[in-house]
Amino acid sequence: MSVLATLRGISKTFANGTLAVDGLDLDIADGEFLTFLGPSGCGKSTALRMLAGLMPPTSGTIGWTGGARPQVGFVFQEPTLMPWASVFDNVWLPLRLRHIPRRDAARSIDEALDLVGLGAFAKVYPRELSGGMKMRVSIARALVTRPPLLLLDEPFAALDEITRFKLNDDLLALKTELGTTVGFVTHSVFESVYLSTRIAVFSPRPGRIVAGIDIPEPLPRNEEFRLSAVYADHCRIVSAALHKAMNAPQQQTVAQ
Ligand SMILES: Nc1ncnc2c1ncn2[C@@H]1O[C@H](COP(=O)(O)OP(=O)(O)OP(=O)(O)O)[C@@H](O)[C@H]1O
Repeated sequence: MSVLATLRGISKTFANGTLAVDGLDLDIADGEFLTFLGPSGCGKSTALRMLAGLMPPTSGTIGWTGGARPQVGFVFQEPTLMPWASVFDNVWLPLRLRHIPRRDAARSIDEALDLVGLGAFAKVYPRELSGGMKMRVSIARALVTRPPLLLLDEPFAALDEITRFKLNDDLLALKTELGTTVGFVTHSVFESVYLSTRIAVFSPRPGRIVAGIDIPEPLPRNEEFRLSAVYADHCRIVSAALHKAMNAPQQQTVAQ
């Protein structure tokens, strides 16, 4: 696989002195499903946001094959839909921001809604949707420009388990169909193993990558995989790496 992005020495110190991420070195391969796994507050979201270009690193470099950052679709933990706009118009937003008229955008919007199984809900308003459906709209909005890189920041954390499992499957199906490279943030070992081709395990803040674990099982995956001994084995290995990271000596977390 070719390399899509090269992160070298990426650190982030916030204005209040909090050192959130410290010296990330990472190569992201084209087409992989890479998950940042770590305890709450360890800097996973900060790392993802820097990757997306939503905030600059304090130091370090992010290099992109091809020279510039490709188009990125970003999915937040909350669906962040506009309540006054229909599902269709919510998904239109990234195209509208590029001055693409509604009529010209219609085909892309319909396709994105079909991809997430909401083709029949274009005219509905967010208040009429379940939490899982709102998240699907949010994913459709991120995909409507067909970005080669899709980044999701704990998108399913607020959903019930059945809905989360369904969305896990749908995300893997989408990823496989579109060939998108995916960056995903979670603190669930089980979710990370189910979804990922590779897991970057973070230490507690300041976030550093302390282990990179490949999950070389083919995508997409299914319930059979979730119940398999192979899945359980991977979960044990990842869980042990996370525990080791948690018990490592803490760094100084606030710059003096
Ligand atoms: N804008 C900010 N200003 C100051 N500190 C911040 C800011 N954003 C995040 N932090 C701090 O940086 C640290 C890392 O936050 P981040 O959200 O990246 O962690 P996380 O691993 O994604 O956590 P969670 O899983 O709880 O979302 C936390 O201590 C957080 O309080």
